[in-house]
Amino acid sequence: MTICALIVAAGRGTRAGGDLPKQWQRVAGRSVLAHTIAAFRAHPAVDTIALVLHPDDLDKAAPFREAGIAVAAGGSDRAASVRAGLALLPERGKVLIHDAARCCVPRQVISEVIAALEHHAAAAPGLPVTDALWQGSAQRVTGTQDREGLFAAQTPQGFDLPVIRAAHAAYDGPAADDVAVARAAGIVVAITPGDADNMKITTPGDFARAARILEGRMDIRTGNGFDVHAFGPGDHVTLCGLRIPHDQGLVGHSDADVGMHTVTDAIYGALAMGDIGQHFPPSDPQWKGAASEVFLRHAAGLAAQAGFAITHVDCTLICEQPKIGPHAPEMRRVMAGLLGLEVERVSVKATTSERLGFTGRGEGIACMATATLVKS
Ligand SMILES: Nc1ccn([C@@H]2O[C@H](COP(=O)(O)OP(=O)(O)OP(=O)(O)O)[C@@H](O)[C@H]2O)c(=O)n1
Ligand SMILES: C[C@](O)(CO)[C@H](O)COP(=O)(O)O
Repeated sequence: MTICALIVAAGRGTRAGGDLPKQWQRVAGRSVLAHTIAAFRAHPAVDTIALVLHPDDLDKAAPFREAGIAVAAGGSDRAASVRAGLALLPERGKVLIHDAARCCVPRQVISEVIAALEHHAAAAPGLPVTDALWQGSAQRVTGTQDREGLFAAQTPQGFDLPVIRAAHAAYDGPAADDVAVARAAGIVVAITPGDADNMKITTPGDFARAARILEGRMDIRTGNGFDVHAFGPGDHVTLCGLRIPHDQGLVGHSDADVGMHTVTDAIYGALAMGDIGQHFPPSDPQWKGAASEVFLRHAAGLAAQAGFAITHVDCTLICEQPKIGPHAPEMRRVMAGLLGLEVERVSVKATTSERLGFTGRGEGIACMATATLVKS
């Protein structure tokens, strides 16, 4: 069964305030939206992610698209945004429709919805109301409300894709959520366990609460990598994915991209999952001449499978020649694209070794790198 996550992020967050709509504000080191996407990327059962952005935010869509996330422009209310997102998804399968603003969604909440979809066409998390409920007006209690059978509605709300598409097609006007749309079409919706941590950032005080939840769960890892390749005959070197004309080449089993190998090893290091030689043995002929992006993608894939988001990479090339500075911006862009990161999170810099040692004598290029991975 194909499971798609549809994240709606096209609201303006007027109640939350701030200089930017709430999904773009930073909490615990990343944007609210980045946390939300990471939660679904890290879930092993989720196959694809689609995202709905406000039309004014489409200039921010490129890094998501480069990371394989389809992006649509949202509508004037949540239901319209959901409809725009549904149009991106395959005809069949299941969809988990989720608010970008629920950036602390626990893995278990997602898993329970997915499990319920094996037996139901629609399922959504609800948190039983435990506080007493009042009616009030002008700061006075004017009545009480029985809490029996009341739930606070959460997302992700899960559906059979054809079922929710038909329900939205038949629905007119705004809706609080997709459960309301489904119920209007007569669909029975199962309630799965919600979680108090699955709060929606709605008002300014919610940012601090989300930060406390996310920081309390965070597993932050750093890994380092180091690699050396010797110069040999050739007319170019490949560094951090760029082919750079040079009067020598680099010797190696693959394309000898010492920069990308080092970043790859830094990611494996942060995961404590061995090194590049273990995953891609030089004795294996299939990697002869391989483009090193294969290795970097593999390491990034392992990080995602283990529930980690790569949040930063810093790579230092050590050589006298070629000069790296003019190429560094493009190297950053290439590696950021492969890792699904904003370019601001990828650093490529260089140093000489003051003509000392093997790099100083121009016998080869060395590289060191650090990668930071975060699981929240
Ligand atoms: N036209 C809209 C309105 C809302 N949403 C999304 O629906 C989710 C839940 O909505 P809400 O918390 O109400 O967000 P906003 O509409 O942004 O907030 P506000 O009502 O305070 O402006 C959010 O992730 C929001 O981005 C959307 O995609 N398109
Ligand atoms: C979908 C939802 O998150 C369920 O709780 C909610 O209805 C959307 O936000 P709003 O605050 O009701 O606009």
